[in-house]
Amino acid sequence: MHKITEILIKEEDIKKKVYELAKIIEKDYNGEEILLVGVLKGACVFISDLMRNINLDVALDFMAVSSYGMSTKSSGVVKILKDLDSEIENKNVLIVEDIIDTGLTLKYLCENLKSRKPKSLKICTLLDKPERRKCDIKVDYVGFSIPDKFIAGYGIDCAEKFRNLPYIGIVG
Ligand SMILES: O=P(O)(O)OC[C@H]1O[C@H](OP(=O)(O)OP(=O)(O)O)[C@H](O)[C@@H]1O
Ligand SMILES: Nc1nc2[nH]cnc2c(=O)[nH]1
Repeated sequence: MHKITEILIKEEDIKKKVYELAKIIEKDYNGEEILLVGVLKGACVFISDLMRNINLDVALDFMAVSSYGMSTKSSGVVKILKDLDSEIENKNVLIVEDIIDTGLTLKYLCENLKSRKPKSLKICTLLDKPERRKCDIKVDYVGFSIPDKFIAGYGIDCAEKFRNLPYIGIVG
């Protein structure tokens, strides 16, 4: 049975960081409208908190993807399970992720969304595991860089458990 063995990032530190990220985003977009694209399911908690701290016109959409192939997570083959509801041509699209690991999911998503001709396309992630990167992607906003430990909480699951935890913990 998996358990949280240690708290990696406390609730209050997440709250502070989400507010800081929102203010940087607000400044960068300088009055322009943003379409936030959350990557389900892990980003659901982060995007809800982030959007409520961004004082700009914000629209919301979601995508769900799954990686599949020989070794599920590392093949780089991504299948769209749920596509966007809206057109993104000429919009400022900000992809909101919970965690970037190999980067393969985002590499695929970025290429896919770029082909739809948005006005701009940026990436915001709460967590980044740079040690695990398998491809080169430019991440515009990062909350926390974390070590290569398996974590869960704040929307992120371990076999669908722990998404409801208000902090991020290490799974043992
Ligand atoms: O950088 P990568 O190695 O591609 O991995 C990152 C992806 O993995 C996680 O999703 P997961 O497949 O666990 O789905 P979930 O968010 O629905 O739990 C996370 O939310 C990212 O989308
Ligand atoms: N739940 C979970 N999913 C991940 N995907 C990539 N890294 C992680 C992690 O540490 N925890």
